[in-house]
Amino acid sequence: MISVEEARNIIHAQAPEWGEERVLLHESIGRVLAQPVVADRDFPPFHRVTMDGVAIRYEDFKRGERNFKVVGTQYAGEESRAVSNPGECLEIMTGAMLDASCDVIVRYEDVTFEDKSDGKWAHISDEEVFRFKNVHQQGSDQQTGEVLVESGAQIHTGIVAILATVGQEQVTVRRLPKVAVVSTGDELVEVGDTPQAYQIRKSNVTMIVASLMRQGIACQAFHLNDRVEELVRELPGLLEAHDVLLLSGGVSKGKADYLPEVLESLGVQKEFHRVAQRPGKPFWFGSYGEKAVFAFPGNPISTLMCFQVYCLPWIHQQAGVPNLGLTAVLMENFVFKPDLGYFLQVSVSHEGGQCRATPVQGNGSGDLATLAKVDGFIYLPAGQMVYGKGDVFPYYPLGL
Ligand SMILES: Nc1nc2c(c(=O)[nH]1)N[C@H]1C(S)=C(S)[C@@H](COP(=O)(O)OP(=O)(O)OC[C@H]3O[C@@H](n4cnc5c(N)ncnc54)[C@H](O)[C@@H]3O)O[C@H]1N2
Ligand code: MOO
Ligand SMILES: [Mg+2]
Repeated sequence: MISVEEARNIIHAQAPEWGEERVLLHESIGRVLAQPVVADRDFPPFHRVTMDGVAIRYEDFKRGERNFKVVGTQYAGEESRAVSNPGECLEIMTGAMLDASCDVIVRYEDVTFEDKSDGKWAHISDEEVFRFKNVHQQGSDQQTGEVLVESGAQIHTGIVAILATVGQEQVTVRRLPKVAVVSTGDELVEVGDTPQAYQIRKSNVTMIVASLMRQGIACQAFHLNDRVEELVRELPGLLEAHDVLLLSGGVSKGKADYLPEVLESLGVQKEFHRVAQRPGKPFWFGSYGEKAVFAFPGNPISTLMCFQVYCLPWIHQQAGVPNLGLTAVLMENFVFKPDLGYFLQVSVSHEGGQCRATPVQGNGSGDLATLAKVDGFIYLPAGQMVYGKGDVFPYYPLGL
């Protein structure tokens, strides 16, 4: 049996090339850029007015001029208007393009207007005037051709704004895998069905599909009964059509636990079977060329833990998504005697800049009702019996 760390290393050594794809900008958050984002224009693209007020020439102000004749008004979205003579000004709005004939904006707060027989005049009371005051100068942030976002960055809300500004309605991102999520077991019925006394509804595949869909990972649920012929008949097609196969159930020691044998007979290379951990000891993992096969132990908490702890971080790493490396502080002493890595179900609170984890007592890996109180798992490594209050452990939140 291998350790948790060895299992993780073996999984992460599987490094398929999933390529790239184009996605709509609106659907790009969380995806990883497979292209740099380049400025198609200067940022800002023109001398952008930053305060509503009047546009004057610094030269006039320096000469001692404080009264300016208003020769027009310019709004954002209009072509720039010039002042032609010394001592003239324009009323101008935030976001407007400043003409080369002006170089200072005086805020309305620092201007008083007077209507005279020869027109409207502006008196300026701002004494701290300098060239390009209240002007966001063209190209002062970035210039045309500069790389604004490097390839490999994960797209967040702010990067969407940058992509929109440079006119990318679609964006090239790292492709995510196409995943088949397969429940196995004769006792399972659909979520919408009424089970017989000896049946249960399919919770495992449902939670996995929901989690993958939330992350924009294309997936489809399938079901196979505990029959060798059915497994042998259906699995090759599923392997061909997908990048990753996630199976739940059928990997332990029971008389209907055929998966390890069948997968090997189909040419899937067993990378490991059984990990020194609780829950999820019977976890099986294999490879088929570039494809990965995760066969999770069927108990709901085991499937959930193995999916969250091993599978999702691996998909993220392959897709270039940074690993958050979260940790949590254990809030009470916890005793676990077997020499196994333990994934402890916890509830967490965030206080004083810390993520604080309190153990949640459940009835083992079949007790999924307890998940209502659980926020995630913390990983207590093998090789000790008492895990101390105040110690910090890796934390795997649910729901990502
Ligand atoms: N003699 C031994 N028996 C068992 C061992 C062992 O080491 N020796 N390991 C136990 C552990 S630990 C686990 S975990 C389970 C793993 O079982 P399998 O992977 O073979 O899964 P199944 O036998 O098919 O089912 C187990 C359990 O999980 C329920 N299940 C399965 N799929 C789903 C699903 N999609 N949704 C909801 N629930 C599901 C299934 O009904 C069973 O109750 O083996 C122990 N036995
Ligand atoms: O190891 Mo099993 O996965 O506890 O139920
Ligand atoms: Mg079994």
